[in-house]
Amino acid sequence: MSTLCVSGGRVLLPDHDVVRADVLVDRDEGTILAVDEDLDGDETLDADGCLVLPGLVNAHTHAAMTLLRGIADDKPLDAWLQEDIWPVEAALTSEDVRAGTELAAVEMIRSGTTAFADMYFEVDAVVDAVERAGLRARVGHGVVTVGKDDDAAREDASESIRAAERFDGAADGRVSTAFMPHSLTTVDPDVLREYTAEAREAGVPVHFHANETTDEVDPILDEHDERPLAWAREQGLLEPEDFLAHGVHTDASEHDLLAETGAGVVHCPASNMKLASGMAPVQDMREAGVTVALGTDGAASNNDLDVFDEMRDAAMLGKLAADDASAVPADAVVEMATQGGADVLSIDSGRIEAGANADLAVLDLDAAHLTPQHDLVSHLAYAATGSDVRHTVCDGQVLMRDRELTTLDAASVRERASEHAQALVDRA
Ligand SMILES: N[C@@H](CCSC[C@H]1O[C@@H](n2cnc3c(=O)[nH]cnc32)[C@H](O)[C@@H]1O)C(=O)O
Ligand SMILES: [Zn+2]
Repeated sequence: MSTLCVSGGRVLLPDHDVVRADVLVDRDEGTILAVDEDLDGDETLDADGCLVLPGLVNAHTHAAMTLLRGIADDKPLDAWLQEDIWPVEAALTSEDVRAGTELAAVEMIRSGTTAFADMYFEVDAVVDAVERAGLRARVGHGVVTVGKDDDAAREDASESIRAAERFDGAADGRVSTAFMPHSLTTVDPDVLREYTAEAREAGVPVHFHANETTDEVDPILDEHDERPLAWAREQGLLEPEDFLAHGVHTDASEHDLLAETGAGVVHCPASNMKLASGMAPVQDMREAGVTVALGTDGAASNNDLDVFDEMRDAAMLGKLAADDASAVPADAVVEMATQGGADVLSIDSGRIEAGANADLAVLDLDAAHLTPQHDLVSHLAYAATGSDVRHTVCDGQVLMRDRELTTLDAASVRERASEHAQALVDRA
């Protein structure tokens, strides 16, 4: 067995106590062996003056949209997608997706994110990028049937099932998959129902956008006279491992349904604010027992992939939404970015404990904005930023050591992404 010892730091435990301890990792198995004082490993990662926390989980993104960062801002969802984003995405090639996903991987590793959920296309290129980067991901092909005839709609949905079957377990098990219908209003209901049944047969969960704007809720209310998530349940969605992005416009009956079924919600506060989609009732969801995770959504509606920003945004927006400064406290957003995200992705990460996946971020506390240190959970939620991360470990492998990436060449990834982004805009 070959071991790695993250030594000399303070460690964020699952109950959010912070203790001085070393973390010993089995590099072959990619798991945590022990959390204790005075441990030794074959290799050491210095965490002196640092906080060791679980690698953060970005539970909803479209990674390759890094190429579209800054292309169209300051518009509502519908117009933004239809006028700006979808026309450019129609010109995306597999090589673009590879370049954009690698750029996303650099950004995520640098900001301490070790696992993410990705809904996009050219899934083979996404999986290649995840494999090379050393990250963990649940990936899938997003299905949109708006404007397509029945054959093309079914082909798109079949592609999503095929990709989910083909790549589940790839990259030594770091990649898992899902069937990914884009949303309840952008996929034809028959296609949604039939291919969700196929996903069940294939044994993969379903990930989709839901209740993001009132424009998505109202048509379902009008047509079916029921809430979108009740309707979704009737179509076969909301099994325990399923997870939806947003859930901004949800009511108490939908929170109960989510809690009952065990399906998760990925809250994307920055995207919701930027597109003025609304304020998700996160405090109500948590009180109802819903599993809530955090996501950045794509870089074009955020405009970065830093989950530290998302924690702060979630805490701030949660208070505004509840009109209560005690709502969505620091502790809650840290939980959402770690254990909540791991639960939603159905991975055994998000906690520093023997037996769990060795997915870690080591945060350098030697900074003016992290001084003094009364409460490190407060700092994670409100004061820290992705660039404070010094080392990143995923599956027992060091992906960043002293702010130097080990798996990807950050400079050439950035250069390639810039070239692909420019060529894409010229073409589209
Ligand atoms: N096969 C589909 C691709 C769908 S991928 C998922 C889609 O979600 C889009 N997207 C990004 N952010 C959001 C959001 O906040 N809400 C809804 N869709 C989004 C993204 O641009 C991408 O087109 C097609 O041929 O168009
Ligand atoms: Zn999205």
